Amino acid sequence: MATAQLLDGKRTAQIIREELAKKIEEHYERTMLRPGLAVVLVGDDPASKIYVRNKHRASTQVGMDSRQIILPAHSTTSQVLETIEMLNQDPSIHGILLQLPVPRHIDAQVILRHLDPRKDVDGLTPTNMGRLMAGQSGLRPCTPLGIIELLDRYHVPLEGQRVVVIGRSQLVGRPLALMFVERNATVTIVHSKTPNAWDITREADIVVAAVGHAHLVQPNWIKPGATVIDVGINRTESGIVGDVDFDSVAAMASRITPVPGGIGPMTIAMLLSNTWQAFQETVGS
Ligand SMILES: NC(=O)C1=CN([C@@H]2O[C@H](COP(=O)(O)OP(=O)(O)OC[C@H]3O[C@@H](n4cnc5c(N)ncnc54)[C@H](OP(=O)(O)O)[C@@H]3O)[C@@H](O)[C@H]2O)C=CC1
Ligand SMILES: Nc1nc(=O)c2c([nH]1)NC[C@@H]1CN(c3ccc(C(=O)N[C@@H](CCC(=O)O)C(=O)O)cc3)C=[N+]21
Repeated sequence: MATAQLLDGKRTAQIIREELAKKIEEHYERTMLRPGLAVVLVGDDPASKIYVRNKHRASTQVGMDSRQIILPAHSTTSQVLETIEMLNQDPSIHGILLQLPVPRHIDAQVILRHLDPRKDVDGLTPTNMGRLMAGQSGLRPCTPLGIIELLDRYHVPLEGQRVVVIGRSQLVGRPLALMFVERNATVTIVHSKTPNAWDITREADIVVAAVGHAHLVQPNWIKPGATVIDVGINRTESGIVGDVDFDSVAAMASRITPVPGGIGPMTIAMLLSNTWQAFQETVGS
């Protein structure tokens, strides 16, 4: 049976990182300035610790100054706010990322409201979400940006295409749907209250799964020849898998992203790219 083309996020992310490293080095030689990224983690969730470490390593590799700030799980919202205020004021920091989720007693929305939108490299402050909603330029959330960037680098057309996004989270599904609309796609969002979601996804030229359920998306969810983007990160006994039943869906699709090696590495590449953008907008090019 025919099998889909692999959209290689790991390799594409590597290319983007090399492009960024060159620009950062060239800028540094002229100005002696480097972009600075601060990643704030509250608590000691093991998966989050790994993500934060990966982000730290990736930013250092491209020549950024990277700072990891790990606050104890029992920190209060106002203690986290103090850290954010300090980073807002710090001229050597151009990007601030609050690793989500935060412990339940902390209000992430309050913290995001206080984050300087110019340093909001995750695109999650009300200001940047509002700009996206209004069709204005601004810092965009990393995972949706990584998805669009990967599709662009593989020359997958978006204009006039039918896109179905599975999931409506603030981090992925909602901003992604708006970004597809911005690119003139026709977009539908399905979620946990959608009956028979497969009847809807089956109409799509591009299906994006951002749910967090291993093997949710089966071949009967997919139109033959569709492009399938798998955002899910699910830990199973056989390692990390996405939301898409990869082998069976790859036989139906024309293009598909793997997990690992798909949208995860693209997300990190876009975090770096957003930090570079935020840096250029403050210090100039
Ligand atoms: N690769 C990467 O870089 C990233 C990966 N992720 C991964 O992507 C996945 C999604 O993340 P995130 O958006 O933050 O998750 P959330 O849990 O915030 O959102 C999940 C969404 O899926 C919907 N949903 C749940 N069950 C179904 C179902 N059976 N059919 C259709 N929709 C359903 C939920 O609906 P409802 O709103 O009704 O509850 C919700 O909108 C996770 O596995 C996460 O680990 C996340 C961020 C980055
Ligand atoms: N404020 C905020 N912004 C985020 O962007 C954010 C977040 N919080 N919270 C958690 C999710 C998850 N996320 C991932 C990033 C990279 C990989 C990644 O690189 N994954 C590798 C595998 C990594 C491994 O092996 O563990 C891959 O898919 O190839 C995965 C998941 C960003 N998130």
